[in-house]
Amino acid sequence: MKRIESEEISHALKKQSCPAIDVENLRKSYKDVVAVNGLSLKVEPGETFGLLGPNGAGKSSTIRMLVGLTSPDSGKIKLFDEPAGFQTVSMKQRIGYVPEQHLMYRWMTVREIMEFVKAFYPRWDESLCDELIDLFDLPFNRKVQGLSKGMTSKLGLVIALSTRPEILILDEPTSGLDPLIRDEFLEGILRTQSDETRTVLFSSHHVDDVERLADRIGIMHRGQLILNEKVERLRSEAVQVNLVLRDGSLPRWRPTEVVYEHLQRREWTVTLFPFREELVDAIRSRNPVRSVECSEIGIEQLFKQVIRGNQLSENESIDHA
Ligand SMILES: Nc1ncnc2c1ncn2[C@@H]1O[C@H](COP(=O)(O)OP(=O)(O)OP(=O)(O)O)[C@@H](O)[C@H]1O
Repeated sequence: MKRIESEEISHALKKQSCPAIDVENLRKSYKDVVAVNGLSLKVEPGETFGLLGPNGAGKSSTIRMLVGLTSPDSGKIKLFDEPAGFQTVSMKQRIGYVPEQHLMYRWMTVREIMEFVKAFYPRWDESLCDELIDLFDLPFNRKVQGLSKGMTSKLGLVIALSTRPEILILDEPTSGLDPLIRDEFLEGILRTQSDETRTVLFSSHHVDDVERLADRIGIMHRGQLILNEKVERLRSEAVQVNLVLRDGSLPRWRPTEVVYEHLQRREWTVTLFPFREELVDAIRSRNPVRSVECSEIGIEQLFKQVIRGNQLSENESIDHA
């Protein structure tokens, strides 16, 4: 049986009582560009958190602050209840990071890279490493510079997973990979997730990848987290309501649950999250409505509409200013 170190016991106890990742009011600007604008976020131990957001939303900046590659202007980051940024070696050994652009010694072979990294990680899992190399069909004796983009991404994941991190952070890990390699990549993450209580935070533009892996999804826009919800709720409680208004009339009232709306002549479409039947009754009774039809929308559609809704309300507030 594996010997349990006292340090591991204290980590395990701490893990039960506090969020694995705890971010409070984080801000980061690059000169006059505000990349992260007051972001707060908690990820519970064992939870997989998917960060979605359009280009430039601030996902990579957030991740780079989480792993200590850049420092915030203000705000707090705690990993396992310890302040991040001044990470000790033992803290770094508990965190796996897969960046979008892999930085590896290109002259080393796959085998040499493994041997090199292994020396820094006492929890390195040799048999998991072999299993993943097999699963991904990675050529042990080929130099990193001779690997394709997909192979390099898979190698980055093998390294991160073999260190048996308690927190795994991935920045757009499947970007630029073909659908088959993306599937293999996700399979690699899922395979090691099922038997561990690992906390995972990853960013992506692929809504279906996020939906497949994540327990909870956060939508980022202009440096802020504008939605943070469990995947099941996003799947089941996002509803589009198509209404036809009476001739010559306009909408008069809408509930705060409207995340997006569109009006074209008499056709008024509203997206509600979270959905409740009573909201439709209220919309019907307080507006000049002729007919109503509801349909569930998927997470991809909700994501697009939440972003569009946010852009519209920002433009309106600029217009009214
Ligand atoms: N090193 C930097 N110097 C200057 N501006 C930066 C730097 N890094 C990021 N930015 C700016 O900060 C904003 C947020 O960028 P960030 O890369 O965090 O977003 P993202 O959501 O990861 O985008 P993408 O999905 O396109 O990768 C953008 O406007 C970007 O141009």
